[in-house]
Amino acid sequence: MPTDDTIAAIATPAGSGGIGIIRISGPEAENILLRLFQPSHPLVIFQPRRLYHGDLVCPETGRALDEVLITLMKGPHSFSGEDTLEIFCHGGILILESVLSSVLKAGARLAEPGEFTRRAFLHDRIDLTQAEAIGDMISARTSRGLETAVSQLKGKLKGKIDVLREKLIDILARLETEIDFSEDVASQSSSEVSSQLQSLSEDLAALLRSYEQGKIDRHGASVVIAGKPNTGKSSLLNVLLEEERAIVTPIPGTTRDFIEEAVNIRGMSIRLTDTAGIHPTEDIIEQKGIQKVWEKLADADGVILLFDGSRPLTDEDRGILTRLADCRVLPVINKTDLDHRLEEEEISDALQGTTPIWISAKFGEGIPVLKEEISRLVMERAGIQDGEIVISSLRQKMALERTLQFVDQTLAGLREGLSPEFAALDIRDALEALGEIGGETATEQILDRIFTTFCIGK
Ligand SMILES: Nc1nc2c(c(=O)[nH]1)N(C=O)[C@@H](CNc1ccc(C(=O)N[C@@H](CCC(=O)O)C(=O)O)cc1)CN2
Ligand SMILES: Nc1nc2c(ncn2[C@@H]2O[C@H](COP(=O)(O)OP(=O)(O)OP(=O)(O)O)[C@@H](O)[C@H]2O)c(=O)[nH]1
Ligand SMILES: [Mg+2]
Repeated sequence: MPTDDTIAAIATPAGSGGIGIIRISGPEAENILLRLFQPSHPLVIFQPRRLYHGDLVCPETGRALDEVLITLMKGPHSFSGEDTLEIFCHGGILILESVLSSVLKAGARLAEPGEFTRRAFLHDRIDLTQAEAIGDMISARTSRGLETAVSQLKGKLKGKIDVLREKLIDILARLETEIDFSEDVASQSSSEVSSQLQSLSEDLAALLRSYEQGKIDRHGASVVIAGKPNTGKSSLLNVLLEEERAIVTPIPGTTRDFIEEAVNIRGMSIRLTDTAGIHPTEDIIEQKGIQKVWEKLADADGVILLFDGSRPLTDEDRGILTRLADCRVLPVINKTDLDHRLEEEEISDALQGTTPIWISAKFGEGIPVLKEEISRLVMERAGIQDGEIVISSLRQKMALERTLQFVDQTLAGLREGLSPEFAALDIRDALEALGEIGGETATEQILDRIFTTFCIGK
């Protein structure tokens, strides 16, 4: 993909809108403007970053394609860092396509997905964490996901990585001076290097742990509703979704398959799954279904374990409780509108550190408290603290893991008397791995992988 030519694309979504934007970036941007735009007032020059009104004219026919506003931004003072022309058209797909087609004839080529942002990266306007943040902002579906992406675009993660890099460079400098020093100066400094490395290793590990949160912010968390038959699992799903999604009947065994829907709880996207009631059965089909429920429970970020409060605890309930003792379980007792016949102590004893919440799925009682607890369960699972810096892509995570690996390897080596020359080599590897996150040491392949997930025009 050449980087010194001029690219163009429709920057607004396909479909009708009030305004549609054509974006053009590269050295030909100004010439394209001169060829296609007829200002409504005669002009000597176009001043950068001002809006001009006029017609966009097809040079072959002399016909006006649209009445538009345009602005020209001169590099490096533009998003891409290059000369950029933006044409604000009426937002109809035929209008935009005809204007784009004239722009392409006038000297631009169609941009690849993400190519404007890629150029912003290549011109050092943004680093890779910020480029990824732009993609995440556009695809965000929850307020938390959006918040994380915005703070990443503002350079929060970049700043954190820069601090880590400074520390590595400092360590490298110490190791390199040691190479030239006598044994005893070196051994004293070596123990300092070790403690610096130790603290760096902890910083890296803490940042790595934030991946779980980043993942939940972007993709949401999975919460499974489980319990024996007829406790009101499907009723609970419906009340949380605020729609009659699952079939509810008084007959135990109504739900046979998973019913999965996403719901927004406190700015987090939660995928809720209603499941078949767990119970001992001879029926092969049911057995298979229940087996699948157990598998689903093992993968979930959280489990709502539902009991029927109008009946005493049964052996079935106890069996499920024992088997889920080690999962992230929120015990919930349903049908609080009926007479209470269930001893909740037995549940809190089995699930240490939990207190069951009483609700009525049928009448909506206790649902706000339950929502609060669901979000707490999921946030705890991810170790989420508000406002913390998080990593947000698998790519960042893998690069950090390799950095950590080199740091730990150096630490272990130094303990066994590794010479500073070799330790310095490991640290250089760590720096290289860390540099991939911001993109200083990223390959074409990595860039391709990131930018091809973007839309055209971004
Ligand atoms: N019309 C339009 N809206 C847009 C964008 C765009 O490119 N065009 N953006 C693109 O995605 C986003 C905004 N991001 C931008 C980032 C930097 C610059 C820019 O021109 N920066 C210059 C000048 C800054 C200044 O005024 O001081 C610079 O940093 O030198 C423009 C947009 C969202 N809205
Ligand atoms: N009184 C009362 N009845 C409820 C409540 N929640 C559910 N029910 C009733 O309990 C029965 C079973 O409800 P479901 O939601 O189908 O229960 P389930 O756990 O999905 O059942 P299976 O799919 O068979 O495992 C229905 O008759 C519901 O109307 C509640 O809060 N109070
Ligand atoms: Mg059901």
